[in-house]
Amino acid sequence: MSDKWDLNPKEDAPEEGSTTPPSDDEGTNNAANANKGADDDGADANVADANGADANGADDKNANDAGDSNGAGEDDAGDNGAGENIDAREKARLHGFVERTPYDYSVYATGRKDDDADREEPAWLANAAVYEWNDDYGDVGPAIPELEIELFGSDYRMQAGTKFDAFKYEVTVEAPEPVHLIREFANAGLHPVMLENIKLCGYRFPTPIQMYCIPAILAGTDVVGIAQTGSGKTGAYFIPILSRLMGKAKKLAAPRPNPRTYNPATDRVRAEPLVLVICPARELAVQIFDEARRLCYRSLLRPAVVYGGVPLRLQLEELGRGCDVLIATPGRLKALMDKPGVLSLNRVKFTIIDEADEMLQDDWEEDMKRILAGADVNADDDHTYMMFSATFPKEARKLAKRYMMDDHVRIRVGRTGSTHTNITQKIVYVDDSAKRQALYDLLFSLPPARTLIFVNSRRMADLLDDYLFNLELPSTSIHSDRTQAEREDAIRAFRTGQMPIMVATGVTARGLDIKNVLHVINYDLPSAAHGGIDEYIHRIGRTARIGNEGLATSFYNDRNEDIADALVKILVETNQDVPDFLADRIPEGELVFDDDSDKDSVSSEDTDTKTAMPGDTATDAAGEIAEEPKWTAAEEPKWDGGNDTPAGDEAW
Ligand SMILES: Nc1ncnc2c1ncn2[C@@H]1O[C@H](COP(=O)(O)OP(=O)(O)OP(=O)(O)O)[C@@H](O)[C@H]1O
Repeated sequence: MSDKWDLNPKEDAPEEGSTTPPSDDEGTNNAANANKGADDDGADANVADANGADANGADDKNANDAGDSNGAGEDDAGDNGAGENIDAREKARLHGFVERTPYDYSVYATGRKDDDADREEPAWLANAAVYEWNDDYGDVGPAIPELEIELFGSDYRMQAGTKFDAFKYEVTVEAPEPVHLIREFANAGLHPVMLENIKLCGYRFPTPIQMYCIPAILAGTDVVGIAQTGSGKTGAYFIPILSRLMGKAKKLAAPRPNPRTYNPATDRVRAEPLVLVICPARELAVQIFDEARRLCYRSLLRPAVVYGGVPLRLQLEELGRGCDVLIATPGRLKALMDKPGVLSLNRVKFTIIDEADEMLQDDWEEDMKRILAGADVNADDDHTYMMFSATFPKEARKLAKRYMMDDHVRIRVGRTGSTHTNITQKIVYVDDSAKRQALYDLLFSLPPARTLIFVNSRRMADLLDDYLFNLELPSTSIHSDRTQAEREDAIRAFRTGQMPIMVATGVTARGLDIKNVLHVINYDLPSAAHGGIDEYIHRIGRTARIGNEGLATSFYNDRNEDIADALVKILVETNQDVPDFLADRIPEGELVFDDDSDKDSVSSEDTDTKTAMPGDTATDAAGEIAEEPKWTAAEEPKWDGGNDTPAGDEAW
C-alpha cells in the first residue's frame, strides 16, 4: 500500500483513507441516466431526442463503452442523496470547485429554451458558422471580423505550452524518395491564405509530425502518419491538403450556389467534396470540423460535418449548400451516400482516416468497405489516401496496406503506440470496493482542475456522475447512450469550465482536444476487452497536449493484470515511477514492444528509411541546417479552480 496517494497532496489534504464523503441520508438519486438538475420536477433522465434526431446509432465508437457490466466489485451509486448536501457543498466550495450548474431540461424536452422562444433546435455543433464562398471574391475572400473572432479568438481554444522537448523523438520516414522536412511554415511552399490562417491559429512552428507530413503530402503521396497524442496530426494533414486545393478550388470544386442568394427550394446541389475525413466519434468529427473551419477561412473551400444524432434533415440542408471538405462518422456518411442526389464521392481527391487503427477494426469493416471502395468513389490515381493515429497495432497496419499505394510514405514520430513525458503517470492500487472513496479523496488531494474520469461502462459512467454530483461536485458525463444534444451539452459544459469534471467512457478517449484538462483519471483501467494499452495511451493523451503538462492517475487492482506488463513498459519507457506492486514486472534489459517494428508493412523493396531529430540543429535528412524551433506559450497551464470561463463570455 506504500504506493498509494503519493500525489503531492496539499497540506490540508486528508490522510490516506481518512476522507469520508459527507454523508447524506436522504435516499438515492439513481435516475437511470444520471442527468440531474437542482430541481426534482420529474424530468426524464433519458428523454428521447425531441428534435427528431435519429437514435444514437452505430455510427459512433461504441466498442469501448458497449459493455454494460463491469463485473464483480462494481459499486452501486446512490448512497449519497439527491437532496442538498450541505457538508459536501461546503467542502467542495471551500476546496475551490465551482458551483455545479443544473441542466436545463426544457431544451431536451422541447428543443426550446424558455427564454429563447425563437430557438427551435439545440445549437448543434455541426451548425457552426463557416466562411461562405462568394464568387465575386475570386480566390481569396475578405476578412469577416466577427467570424474571425469566433474561429480564432475563443478563450476555450487550446494554447500551445512550452514543453516541446517531450516531442523530440527520433522520426522514422520510410519512403521511396527522401522527404525534405520543413522547419518553418513560411518555407513550406504553402498558399498565402493558408499561411495567414496558420498565423491566426497561433501556430508558430510545425510540430515534428507536421515537419514531415506537410512536404510529403504536398508532394502528392499516400501517407501514414503516426505520432503521439496531442502532437498536431490534424494540422499535419489539413495544412498541406487545403493549401494544395486553395489555388485550384475553382477548377476542381463542384459548382456551388451563391450563399448570398441561396434559396433552398431551388438552389440545392449534390455535395461533391474534394476532401473526406472519416473518424470514429461524433465529438471528434466536430473538432476536426472546427480545425477545417479555421484553416479554410477566406478560401473558396467550404467545410461541413455530418454525424449521427443530429437530425438528418439538418444535415441534408447543410449538404444542399455544397461542400468541399466533408468530415464524417461512418454510419451517418453511409446513410447519406445511400440517399439519391445528396452526396457523391466521385470528386474526392483526399481521403483521410483519422484514428485509423480504430477505424480498421472489425466493427467498422462493412462501413469502411462501402466508404472507401463504393461504386461512387473516385477510383482514379489522383485520389490520395492518408491514415493517422497515435497507435497502430500490427494487424491494423497490415489492413491499412489494402487502401494505400505501394509507394506510400510512412512517418513515425518515436515508437508506434508510445506516449510522451509531459504526462506524469501515477498508478495507484485501489480495490474495486474502495474506488469511489479513492476518487473522492483524489479529487480533494489536488487543487481543483479540469478532470476527465474514464470508466469502462455506460452504467458506471452514470453511477459515478451521480455520485459526484450528489456530493456537490461540478460533474457531467458522456457516453453513447446519451442523446446527441446531451452529449454536446456535456462537452460544452466541460470545455467552458461550467462542469470541470467529466465522467466518460471510451467514446471520448480518442482525439478530444480540450484546453486545460490537467488531470485524467482511469477509474477503470481499460482491460483488453476495452481497448487495452492502446486505449490507455489515447485516454491519458487527453491531457498534456501540444507542449502542455498534465497528470494521469490510474486505479489499478488485480483485475487489471491483463495490461500490467504493457503498462509497466510504458511507465519505464517514459521514465515514470513504477509502483511497488508492479515492480516485479519491470523487464530486464532492453524494452521490447510488440508493435515496434514496421518491417512487416514496408511496402516497397526500394523503401529507404531515414531518421532525423526535429529540433536539433544538426543536419537533417535533406542535408539542410535549420534553427531549433523556439516555442513560446501564450500561457502556462494553470490550476484554475476548474473554471476559466471568462465572465459573461458564452462562446462555444
Ligand atoms: N504547429 C502547431 N503549433 C501550435 N499548436 C498546434 C500546432 N499544430 C496543432 N496545434 C494544436 O495542437 C492541439 C492538438 O492537435 P491535434 O488535435 O491535431 O493532435 P493529435 O495529434 O491529432 O492528437 P490525438 O492523437 O489525441 O488525436 C490542437 O489544439 C491544435 O490546434
